[in-house]
Amino acid sequence: MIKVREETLESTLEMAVNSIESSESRLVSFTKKIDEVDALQFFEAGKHLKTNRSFWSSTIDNFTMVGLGSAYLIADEEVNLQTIHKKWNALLHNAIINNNYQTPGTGVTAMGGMAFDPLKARTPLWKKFSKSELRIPEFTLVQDREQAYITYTVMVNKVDNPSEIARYILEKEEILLSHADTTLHDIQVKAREEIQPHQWKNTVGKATQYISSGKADKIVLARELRLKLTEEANVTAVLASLMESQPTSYVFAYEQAGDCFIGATPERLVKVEESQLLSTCLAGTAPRGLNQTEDEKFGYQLLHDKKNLEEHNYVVQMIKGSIQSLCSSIQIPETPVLYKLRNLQHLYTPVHGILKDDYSIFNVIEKLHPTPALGGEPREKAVSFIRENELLDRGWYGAPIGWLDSNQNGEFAVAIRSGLLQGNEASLFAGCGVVKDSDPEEEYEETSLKFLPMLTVLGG
Ligand SMILES: C=C(O[C@H]1C=CC=C(C(=O)O)[C@@H]1O)C(=O)O
Ligand SMILES: [Mg+2]
Repeated sequence: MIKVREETLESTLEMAVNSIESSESRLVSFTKKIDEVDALQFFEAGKHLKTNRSFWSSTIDNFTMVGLGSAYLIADEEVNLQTIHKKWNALLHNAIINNNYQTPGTGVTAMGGMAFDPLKARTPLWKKFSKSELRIPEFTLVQDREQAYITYTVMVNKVDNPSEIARYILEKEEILLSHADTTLHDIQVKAREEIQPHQWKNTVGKATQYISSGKADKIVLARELRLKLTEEANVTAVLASLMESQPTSYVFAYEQAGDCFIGATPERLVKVEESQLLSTCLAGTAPRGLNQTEDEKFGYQLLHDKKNLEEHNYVVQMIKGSIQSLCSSIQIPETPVLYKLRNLQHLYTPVHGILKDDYSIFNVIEKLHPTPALGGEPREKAVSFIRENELLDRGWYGAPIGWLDSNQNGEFAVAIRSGLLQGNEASLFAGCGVVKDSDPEEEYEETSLKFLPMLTVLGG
């Protein structure tokens, strides 16, 4: 990676083009600080570029990232994180980076996600999504509390004209930073179809038998709710509603040729900021009460419920065991606390570690995905059970989604409480941890609650 300190975008591009010797191409990025902007407006204005957009917001940290277009794609029909990691490193090795800031999300940045299980056959539902993808946007906006930055990234080669490229970028920037008209549609759900509810409960029964016979300890099973909407949902409006209704979640969107995977997940998989590593154990669920007394009662019961504590503990033990070799120290509290969302509450245990020098966020994702909050325990047994018995193509649901940058920062969440928007239709996904004491009816109710965050913002 070549770090440069050129004054302007054009001089950076000029330097880059001049540095190219043969037929190779090089990634060039230029970061500048800008006045605070509304990230959702920027996302909406991105429609003018007629390319794929991506959105990430860690509402709790007041950190938002918007990616528009694609300067480079690392897409794979496998989810081999080592290969992706190598490609990312190779790309950065040759990149020319002009970035005077330390803020996470500046410099070369990628946003992406992957399929929950690359071995599960893909159905037409997810046909627009590859098994894994890291997209290096042409325009990346980062809003970190009150500070805003924009990074342009382009691939250049020897014959490119730096001033032409600079002109193109600055013209586009003007459009992106000018006020966009968001037409707020009042969409409604016209029809909904729960996909095979009866069979799903049978599969839960089958999983509990499998567990009782000692073949596994926990298996997470998910199901789908298919919606017809009165009109096509405006992604910006859906994001705005999610940010308002789920302020303690990660709000994300990833567009792919007209389809959009979108959600508000409370579950962090991993955050790396320099050598600091954070992860989250989130499993075990109860509804919110209608008033404070009832809410506290449900919370108290959840904290003392054997079945939910068991669901939770598998996640804690697995995360602890998985990151041990990657960290020089790990801190995990002994007992979970409650994590409250608008429609439900969870058992929550935070994980803090110091990542050893030789490891990056890729190594952590590789170790952690899928945790027993989405797969089960033991992992291989649970994932094969899901592959063979679940009535759903999970696609990117339940898998890591997030971003990383050229300064070893990044964050990935587990893509739950999510849905796939397809024109005026949508599929929502929700799952639950099945253990030996699981009751199919209760698990069914639990998944119904987990549809609510997405269902509500779609007018259902
Ligand atoms: C699989 C989902 O939730 C997981 C995360 C938190 C609590 C869970 C539970 O209590 O079953 C699930 O493991 C989902 O929301 O689709
Ligand atoms: Mg549960």
